[in-house]
Amino acid sequence: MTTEAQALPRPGGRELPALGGGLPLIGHAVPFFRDPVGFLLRAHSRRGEAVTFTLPGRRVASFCGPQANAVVLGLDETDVDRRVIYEPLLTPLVGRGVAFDVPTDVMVWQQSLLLPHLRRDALARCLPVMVDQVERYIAPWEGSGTFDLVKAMRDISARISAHCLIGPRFGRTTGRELPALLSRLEDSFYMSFVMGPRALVPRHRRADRARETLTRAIKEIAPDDRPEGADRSRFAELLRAAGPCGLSLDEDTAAALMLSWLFASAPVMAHAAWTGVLLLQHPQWLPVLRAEQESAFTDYPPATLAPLHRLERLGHCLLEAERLHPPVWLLPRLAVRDLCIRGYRVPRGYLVCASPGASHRRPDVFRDPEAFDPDRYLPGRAEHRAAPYALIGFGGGRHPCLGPAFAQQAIKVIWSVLLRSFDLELADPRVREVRASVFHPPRQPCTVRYRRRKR
Ligand code: HEM
Repeated sequence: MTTEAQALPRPGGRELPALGGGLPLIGHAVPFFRDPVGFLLRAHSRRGEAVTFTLPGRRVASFCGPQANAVVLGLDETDVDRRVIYEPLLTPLVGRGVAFDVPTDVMVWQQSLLLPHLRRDALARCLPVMVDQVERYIAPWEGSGTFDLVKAMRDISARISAHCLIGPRFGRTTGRELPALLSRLEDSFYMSFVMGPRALVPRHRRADRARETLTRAIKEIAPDDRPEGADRSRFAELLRAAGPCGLSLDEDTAAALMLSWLFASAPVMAHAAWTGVLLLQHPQWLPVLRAEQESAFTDYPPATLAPLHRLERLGHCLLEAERLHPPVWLLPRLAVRDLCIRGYRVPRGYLVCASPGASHRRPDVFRDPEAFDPDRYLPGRAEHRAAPYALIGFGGGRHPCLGPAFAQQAIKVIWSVLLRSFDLELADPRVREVRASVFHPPRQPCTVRYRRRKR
């Protein structure tokens, strides 16, 4: 895939097909923010793989489909800037001195400090912790009853991230309030995306308080919070780490970095929730998944990652949830020079976007794209592999997500434990998504009836 060759150094190419119908000043803001993925789908089905439209203060060049995704996600810093997009959204949430608030080499170094916690050996150590967190969460549930699926996924995924990324004491201490605090950060992120970070809205003030609470908790707890078997706490490791040109982290920056890890893992909630909704909307899959578990788990709880990797059909259901409901549904960058992408001229200053949400529903890539069909990932069909960059729920190219293995392991554990423990049924199978939100989770109430299974 010659992505650089396609983003030509000397721009040329055709005019981007324009979407008509925008209003003065606000352009297409109303239909875009009302239903962004639906808007992009309609725009691309009318105009093809490239289309331009207007949002307040910005022209957008939107691209859709595997070939276009490959080019957009392959663009480098001489072509596009991600910092101007993400920095104003993220810094107010996690604090200064981390992520897009520092030069690229420092950001890369800071990201390298997360990597040891996402490696296979670390994930294997996390496995019993993840199982334990789900088991503890469901322990008080009676023989039968109801629960809200979105709340449960928010609670469980936040606890898993807290325990596995920061430490057990932090997980135990903040477990109850963490989901609400993270959701305040998400709300503010979304509001910044729509109205800008400087808008005087209560959601930003609530997020400021949430950030202060979380940072204080990290600084109070994390320094002594030693994961089992470790010599030191992760916080202590961060303070000892040596970066480029003798850089190191002080306590405030180390706390901000840890908070950025927690926020990065926040989309696990929406992915886990949609996986559950889709499974319960298609209950014919439940016996298949339970049978797969029976043969994969010779021991329970599993002692190694191997049985989890044998849960291939559950893995296909996760891929289908990623395809139909990618929590990160837009990947925006700002063109810093005139570009030519897939033969289209993209002027400097345009927002260049790849859209997992729209790309994943292309009928030329995924057969019957609106249908939940985990069989599409079976060897022989493997629609997601027919072209690279067909499935981009975790991004790709120059800046892929660092956490797919962590996220998929957590979600496999959550749904393995729930399916093993309960018969489950959606109270109302018609579940819609929350579009006025950052990760588009299922709308609440999302009530599930449960009955404990006999083991
Ligand atoms: C279902 C869960 C997740 C989804 C859907 C997701 C999705 C994504 C996507 C699409 C990107 C690329 C953004 C872009 O290109 O502009 C990204 C970046 C990133 N993700 Fe995730 N993510 C998830 C979980 C996690 C977890 C658990 C972690 C780590 C604890 C993580 C860490 C990161 C980091 C550090 C980046 C930035 C990479 C870079 O800029 O080089 N993510 N994620």
